[in-house]
Amino acid sequence: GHPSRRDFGGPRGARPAARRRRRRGFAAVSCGSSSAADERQALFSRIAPVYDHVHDVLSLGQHRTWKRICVSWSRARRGDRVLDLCCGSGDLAFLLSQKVGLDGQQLQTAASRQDQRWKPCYKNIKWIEGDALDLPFTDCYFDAVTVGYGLRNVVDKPKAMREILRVLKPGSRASILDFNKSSSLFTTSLQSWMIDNVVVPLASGYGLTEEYKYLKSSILHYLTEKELEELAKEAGFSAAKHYELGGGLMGDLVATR
Ligand SMILES: C/C(=C\Cc1cc(O)c2ccccc2c1O)CCC[C@H](C)CCC[C@H](C)CCCC(C)C
Ligand SMILES: C[S@@+](CC[C@H](N)C(=O)[O-])C[C@H]1O[C@@H](n2cnc3c(N)ncnc32)[C@H](O)[C@@H]1O
Repeated sequence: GHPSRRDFGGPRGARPAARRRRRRGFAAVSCGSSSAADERQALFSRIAPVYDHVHDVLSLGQHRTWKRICVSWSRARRGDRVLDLCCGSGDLAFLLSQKVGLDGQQLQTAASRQDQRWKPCYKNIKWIEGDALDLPFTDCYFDAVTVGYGLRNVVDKPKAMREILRVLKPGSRASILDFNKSSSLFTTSLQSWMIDNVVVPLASGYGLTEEYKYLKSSILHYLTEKELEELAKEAGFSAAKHYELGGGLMGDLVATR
């Protein structure tokens, strides 16, 4: 369930300007709450035990590079208050906490990983079970938001984008990493071949065939580069640009409020 808004920045509504100075704090949100979202959440709960290992094997560790780029392009800086939305096991949250430092502020998995990590800055992460479509934060609350492979998995992308916009301070950025729905026939064929002949067979070894067949369909139904930029502008972002990564297999949408 959602913590009350009062827990995170008081009653919903624009923060008094005087209090909009660079604040400290850090949050990572995952989960979701609707029947479709519940099904998706159950899917990720089933994957959670092998999630990080599968990614290191399948992407030859490259997913860590793509996540570092996503966090870098969010322009999160020391002392910022930042949000990693759809945090899962917390990869981007941990990277963000290194950016914002000790002064900066998947759930069970992420929290236990937090305990296993030694860097003091990690203690500033709050793991919050909430819905990306109804964020428990007031307006203009964060200096940066990252979404790592989350937008493709939420059930209402326009609503998620409007929520991200709402909680961002004016002039701040969202950096949204995901698979790239490429216009290049070669890239889409390579991506599809990899998923059919590497990803799904390997996942089947973990008894996760259906879960990874969902992965393929989620990419097929995802938005193209131009559609993502339009989605951001329609949500109210003043600027939006999508950049391809990993030879076009992945991409990062950088949107400024
Ligand atoms: C974290 C990544 C993708 C998000 C994601 C991962 C999953 O395991 C899912 C399972 C079920 C449903 C959804 C998801 C999901 O959204 C990216 C890294 C993991 C990828 C599975 C690796 C993909 C590899 C590339 C297709 C090919 C890489 C070629 C080269 C070695 C770089
Ligand atoms: C593919 S995982 C990505 C995890 C992590 N960001 C990463 O980069 O590895 C997608 C995550 O989005 C979460 N998610 C899906 N819909 C959500 C929603 N409406 N609200 C919050 N989290 C959601 C899932 O629970 C899952 O943890």
